[in-house]
Amino acid sequence: MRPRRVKSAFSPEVAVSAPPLQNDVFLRALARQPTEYTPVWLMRQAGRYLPEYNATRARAGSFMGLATNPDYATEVTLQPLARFPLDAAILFSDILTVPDAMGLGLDFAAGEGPRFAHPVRDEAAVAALAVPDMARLRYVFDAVAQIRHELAGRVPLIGFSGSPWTLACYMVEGAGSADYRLIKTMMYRRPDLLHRILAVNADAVAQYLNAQIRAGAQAGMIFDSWGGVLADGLFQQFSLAYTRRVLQGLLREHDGRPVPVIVFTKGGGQWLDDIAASGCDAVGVDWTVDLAAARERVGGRVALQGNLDPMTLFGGEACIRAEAARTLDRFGAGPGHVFNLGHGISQFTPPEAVAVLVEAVHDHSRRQRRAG
Ligand SMILES: Cc1c2[nH]c(c1CCC(=O)O)Cc1[nH]c(c(CCC(=O)O)c1C)Cc1[nH]c(c(CCC(=O)O)c1C)Cc1[nH]c(c(C)c1CCC(=O)O)C2
Repeated sequence: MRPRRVKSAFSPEVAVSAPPLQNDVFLRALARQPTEYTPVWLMRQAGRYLPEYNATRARAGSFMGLATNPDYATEVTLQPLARFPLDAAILFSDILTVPDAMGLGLDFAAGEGPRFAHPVRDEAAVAALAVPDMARLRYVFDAVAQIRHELAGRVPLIGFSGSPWTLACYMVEGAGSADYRLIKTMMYRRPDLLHRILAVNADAVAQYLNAQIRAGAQAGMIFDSWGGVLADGLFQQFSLAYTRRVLQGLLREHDGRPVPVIVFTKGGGQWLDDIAASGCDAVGVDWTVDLAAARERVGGRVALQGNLDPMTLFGGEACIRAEAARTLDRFGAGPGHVFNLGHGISQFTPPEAVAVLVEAVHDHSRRQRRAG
């Protein structure tokens, strides 16, 4: 094996001579090529349901202490892979690192969720907003390079970002929101201001994902967690148009290999065709979507990722096995399915339930191939 060089993650001439992938089932499924079984990974697979995550987080002192230290971020990224035979790793970080780098002052108060010290709510704050210098996010790119190194080709590494709209929700609201009153007020009263925020976000997200790709991310995912709160018509204008702008700015190949991109819009089931036509390689869907109908609608254009209700993991072993099989059967045996939850795993999930799920997905999907 050749020695590996890691240089500045955002210098264009970075060369990562990593060992070959031992498990490329996830990447083949995204390319809609046949696979021996259906690959599985879980949104938020590294997180508080794992006692070892909580132990590392306690050592780091805080969530941002974890995320900004590449050694801790690497350790936490690899934790779920040590327990379960998952088919992909996802960078441990958060979507809110980008607005933090814009100077909004991110804070994760214990047990309270994220909060920004300087939300973007008026004309002056919007005018001051700019794409951050990617050097401020260097800790993320360093973590990507280190994770790739320590994965040593076991499974592919997914990089990610929030969508321009979902980031804007946090930037305007200043925290999570139950009704999105502030950002929707801006949307209806001063759409020009919101369009400027979204344009800056789109360019920032494209640069951020490209730097992750150059540092070694082998696939990308855009989390549009709050696209589903928009009215039909406005979703296309204020969320999807800017996700498309990100996709247009992305490196779709790196080191001679394609870099597939997944777009996940929670609550976006009714806009599946629009999302599939956005230029992404795969569409993530939540549990309200029937995968058979979804597959019919997107045809062979994109792969699908999803979509077990995360709360199924509280239903006990027989329920988990039955629901996993039902999800796989709804998609069918054909290529182009990546198994996942329909949203992030709950922090209260028993880790044993995840072991059952991963085994059930692998086992049932192998049987499907044999039967089909
Ligand atoms: C909306 C959103 C956020 N962050 C993210 C989204 C989009 C996905 C989604 O819809 O769930 C994305 C995210 N956040 C995190 C990851 C890590 C990678 C993974 O394992 O999937 C990813 C992909 C770690 C995290 N990000 C956060 C945690 C928990 C923080 C802790 O350890 O205290 C983790 C593991 C904190 C976070 N970060 C965010 C919130 C609302 C919170 C607090 C709520 C919560 O605790 O679940 C913003």
